[in-house]
Formats: sequence, C-alpha cells, structure tokens
Amino acid sequence: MSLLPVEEALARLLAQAAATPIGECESVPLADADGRVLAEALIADLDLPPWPNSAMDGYALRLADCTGEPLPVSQRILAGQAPAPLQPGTCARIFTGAPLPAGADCVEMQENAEVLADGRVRFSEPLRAGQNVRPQGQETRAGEQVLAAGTRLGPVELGLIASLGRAELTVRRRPRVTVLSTGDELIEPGLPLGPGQIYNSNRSLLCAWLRRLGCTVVDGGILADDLQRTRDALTALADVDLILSTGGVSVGEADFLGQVLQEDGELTLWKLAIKPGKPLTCGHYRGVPVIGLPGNPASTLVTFGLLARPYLLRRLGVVEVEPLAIDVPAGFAWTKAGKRREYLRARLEGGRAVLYPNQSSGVLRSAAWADGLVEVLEDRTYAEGELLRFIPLSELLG
Ligand SMILES: Nc1nc2c(c(=O)[nH]1)N[C@H]1C(S)=C(S)[C@@H](COP(=O)(O)OP(=O)(O)OC[C@H]3O[C@@H](n4cnc5c(N)ncnc54)[C@H](O)[C@@H]3O)O[C@H]1N2
Ligand code: MOO
Repeated sequence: MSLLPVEEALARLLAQAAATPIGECESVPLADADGRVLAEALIADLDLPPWPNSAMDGYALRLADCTGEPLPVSQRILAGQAPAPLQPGTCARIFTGAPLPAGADCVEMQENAEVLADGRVRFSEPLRAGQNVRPQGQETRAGEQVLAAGTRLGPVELGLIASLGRAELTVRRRPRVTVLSTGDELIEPGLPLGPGQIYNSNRSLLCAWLRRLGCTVVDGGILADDLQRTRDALTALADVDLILSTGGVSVGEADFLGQVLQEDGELTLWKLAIKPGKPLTCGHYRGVPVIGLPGNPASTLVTFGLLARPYLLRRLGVVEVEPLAIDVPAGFAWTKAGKRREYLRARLEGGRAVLYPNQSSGVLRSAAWADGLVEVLEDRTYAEGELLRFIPLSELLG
C-alpha cells in the first residue's frame, strides 16, 4: 500500500476544514481577545496619527522663517494639548508626540538648537521640510483595512486595535474539542503506576496546546478498551466541534474507537509518508469530525502540529495556517534515504541543525530538548552543510 504524501494529507484535511467552518461569532472585550480569530476585517475609522505631531523634543518652526536670525518662542506645546497656529516669524517649544501647530512644517531637536540669553533660539544646522514630523495618517488612513478577517490575534494585533480606539471585537467562537486517550496501559499522573502501565502524556500535551489555540477543551479522559463503554463515551460528546483521539490507530486488535466510528459515522485509515506519525485516522461520529493521532508521544506532537493544528485553524477561517520555516544547514549527514518524510527534533547550534541523539517516536524528551523540527525529505540523502527546512517549535506551539 503506497503512503499518502504529507502535502496530500494536509490538502485533504484543509478541504474538510473549509467545508465545516466554525462560523458562529461573538463579541469580546479587547482585553479578552488574545488568541482569538477576527471574524470581520478591521477597518480604521480614524487616521493614525490623527494629526501631524512631533517625533522629537525640540522646536517647531516654518522653514521659510529660518533666515539665520534667532527666532522667539511664541508657545509651548506638550503632548495632549491643542496648539494655536504658529505665529509667523516665531518657533514653538514642542515635545515628542505633541500636535504640530498649523503653519509649522518642521521640528528641530533641542540638541541642535541654542537658546540665547534673551530666550530666542538659534538654529544653525540645515533644516528640511517635514523633518521630525510624523504626518497625519502615516500609519493608517480612515477607511483602510488594517487587519483581514481570519487574523489570529496576539499582543501586536491587540496593540494595533487599541491604537484605533476599539474596545470590542467580533471573533469566531471558541472551538470545542474533546481529547480522548485510548489504551488500557494508560494511567493519569499522580496515581501509582501498576504493572504494564504508563502515564498518559498525550492528554496533557494536547489539552495545553489546544487551549493555546483558543479552543475550549472538553476532556474525554481515557477511553476504556471496551466496546459499550466507548459507545457511551462518544454519545456523551454530541456538542463538540472535533473529537481528537490518540492511540489505537495502527493495526492493533483492541480498536474500539474505530469500530464505533464504523457503526455510527465514518472511519478512514491513512498511512502517511511521515515519520513519526504514519497511522492517522480521519472520520466522523454522527457528523462530528474525528481525527485520530498515533499514540507515540512524538508522533502525536508531529501530527498535531503539522496536520491537526492547521486543520483547526482553517475551520476558524484562518488563512495562514502553516508555520513559518527557515532553511538551515544540516549539522549532520543523512546517509540513508527513507520512504517517509522525517521530522527530526533538532536544535540550532552555531547556525546549524543538530539532532537529538534518540529520534524514537516514543521519546518526547527529544522535543523538550529541541528548538524545532528539521524536515528530511523522502527518498533522499543529505551531506553535512546542505540546507534543510527547519520549523521552529515556537511557530507550532502557539
Ligand atoms: N504491525 C505494525 N505495528 C505498528 C505499526 C505498523 O504499521 N504495523 N505502526 C507503528 C507506528 S509508526 C506507530 S506511530 C504506532 C501507532 O500506534 P497507535 O496509534 O495505534 O497507538 P498505540 O498502539 O495505542 O500506542 C503507541 C505507543 O504510544 C503509547 N501511547 C499511546 N497513548 C499514549 C498516551 N496518551 N500517552 C503516552 N503514551 C501513549 C503506547 O503505550 C504505545 O507505546 O504503531 C506502531 N505499530
Ligand atoms: O509513525 Mo510512528 O509515529 O513512526 O512511530
């Protein structure tokens, strides 16, 4: 059976996401909008800055008045004041951010101005029109689109929106996502470990990550390896937007989740050309989309970051869903071409990507050590120093 290329899997997921948007919106105060997705384009309803103002502490003047003779100071303008028009043949004391008086066309910084004993000011450096003036609307004109619908809001966007005076925003409602862990070996942290048991790490990883993505997490806990209890657990999840499960997607015999999806929804098993993360399940349960990630913790990380994350963001109408990546020279040689595209946990050291020594899909510590994922393409080898795509984990985790 041929493996599904990563691009193809992503394209399919994004198409499904676009077909099932989470379209409902809500109004939120600016202070609560971090991490949310803007539902409507943000159009400026004022010029920014609203009036020309000084970029320096100094003197506002009219270039034509500067004949070499010192100028008297006719007014003092602080930020927050509304100045009178500049009297011809004078200058105005002005401070950074204060409105430029009508009639002035430049500002000289105080370091280049000499205040004489009689209070007049001599300007000896050459001046030019517009110098040290921040013109009205230099950042934004009223009517301009400042942010597109589908923008994810972070500190920068919130600052920008605040500068336009908006206190309320229309954003997409939070997606409700259930995290289910499958596997009889799993036990929650804090409980004593019995024979054959391991602690559930995927749940903590995914719940925290989903919250960072603006989702409301409906914790589904550990799904028992039992058909009726799996049915009951899924029936209780009618009002979520996505069921995200981990584990039980390869060829194991105790895959009750798959069985319930086949009975009451749809199940497609994908074999992806990705390492870690080959087996992935897609489908729905009574119309609620389901993504089943492989259970190995590094596989969960890679498939959530590269496939489920962009899928969720696209359902929220986000356009730019793929992480920013940079090309970096390999700090290692890759001598054995593989059938799957590998995402190796790596650090940047001296501008080169170096690998965590153990790249097993069961080793989550590799990702805690790493700065990012290095992409090794299928069917090829790399010499040390060759360029590889590097996806910073900071890009994926937010
Ligand atoms: N005969 C084959 N066996 C396997 C194949 C295959 O193609 N043929 N694929 C391997 C690959 S690749 C992967 S990845 C895993 C995927 O397995 P599942 O998604 O079905 O996951 P499990 O078998 O349930 O678990 C795999 C591994 O991960 C541990 N795990 C599961 N859930 C958690 C959790 N919530 N927290 C921490 N660790 C978890 C689990 O104990 C297993 O060790 O299949 C290979 N096998
Ligand atoms: O794809 Mo599996 O995730 O290699 O271990």
